[in-house]
Amino acid sequence: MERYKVIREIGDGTCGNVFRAYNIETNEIVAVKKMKRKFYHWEECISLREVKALQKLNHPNIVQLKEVTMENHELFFIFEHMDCNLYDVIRERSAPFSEEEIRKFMLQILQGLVYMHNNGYFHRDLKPENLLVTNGIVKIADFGLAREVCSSPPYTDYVSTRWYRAPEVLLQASAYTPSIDMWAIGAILAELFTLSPLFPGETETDQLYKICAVLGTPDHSLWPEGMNLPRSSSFQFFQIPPRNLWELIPNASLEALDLIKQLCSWDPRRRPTAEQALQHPFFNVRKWVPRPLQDASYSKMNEPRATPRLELDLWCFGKESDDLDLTLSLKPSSVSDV
Ligand SMILES: Nc1ncnc2c1ncn2[C@@H]1O[C@H](COP(=O)(O)OP(=O)(O)OP(=O)(O)O)[C@@H](O)[C@H]1O
Repeated sequence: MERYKVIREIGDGTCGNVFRAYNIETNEIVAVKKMKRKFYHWEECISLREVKALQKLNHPNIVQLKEVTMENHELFFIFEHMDCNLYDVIRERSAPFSEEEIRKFMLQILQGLVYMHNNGYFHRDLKPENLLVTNGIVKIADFGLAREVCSSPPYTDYVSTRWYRAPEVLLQASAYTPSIDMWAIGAILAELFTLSPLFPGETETDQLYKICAVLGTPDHSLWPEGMNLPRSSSFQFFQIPPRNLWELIPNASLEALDLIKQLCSWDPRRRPTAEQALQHPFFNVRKWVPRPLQDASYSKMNEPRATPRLELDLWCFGKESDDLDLTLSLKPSSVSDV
């Protein structure tokens, strides 16, 4: 570690303290994460094989792990340095992000996730603090490490940040899939619109309550397996009807609301994969360019509230060139417009 000189502390996480530092040989600025607990053997605390795999992961939207070193029973991860995290970016915003800005963030996060999931890893603790930002570039951080160093087997004990925790984790399912990351992505997408968390539970029970208060109480038709999860039997589901998402996130387009709804499905099998999410019409909305409209459609559009309600299957948009024109002409990018 004598190659690195610490500049200042930049993060204090559950597992480690993060420092901005520079490599005195190359002058490169890096982030050094010093794990809080002591380590006595590599094998005791971490699967070296997995760390090596992590070092191999190379994607523009995943923070690069450059080096792992152990010194005096202390474990250090050396990462590429990023300017700030998405939590800080959200907190410092006084005005909402535009949908275009949100789309750019989400595209990058999902591209990183596709790569990660295709390589057999899933994050399990996606949250704005773990999405690092430099000049509009977003990178997923802290991936995979938490499981190795924070918990001991069985890994189902692992506790991710409550607000972004999928219901199957809250209900103590015995195994998780990458769809827990997709739930978190849905919650983060909603938060990018409103600048406040969608499910800000104060306890685990309150977390489930907050989810029910938005999605409505799940039942067998919505999530058959969920009814049999260990905690479900002892857990009194709150009987609450679903809210209209557009009331909660009024500045989101229909496409965005549809994507959030799909990502935050009670049933993990109904959530789109990262790859499928990237195919969602939310990412296909072209820049809205006003264009001269033909007489008939023009006069119709000028009638008060005469615009067709776009309660169509959003997946159909873009398939036909006419659909696309309709989308562009009507600019269905804000529910309040419809
Ligand atoms: N590569 C980096 N560049 C700049 N800042 C970083 C970097 N990695 C981490 N940080 C900062 O340090 C904070 C904590 O880092 P990290 O999430 O890796 O620690 P942690 O102990 O795993 O935290 P937790 O488990 O509580 O999420 C991040 O939210 C971020 O602000």
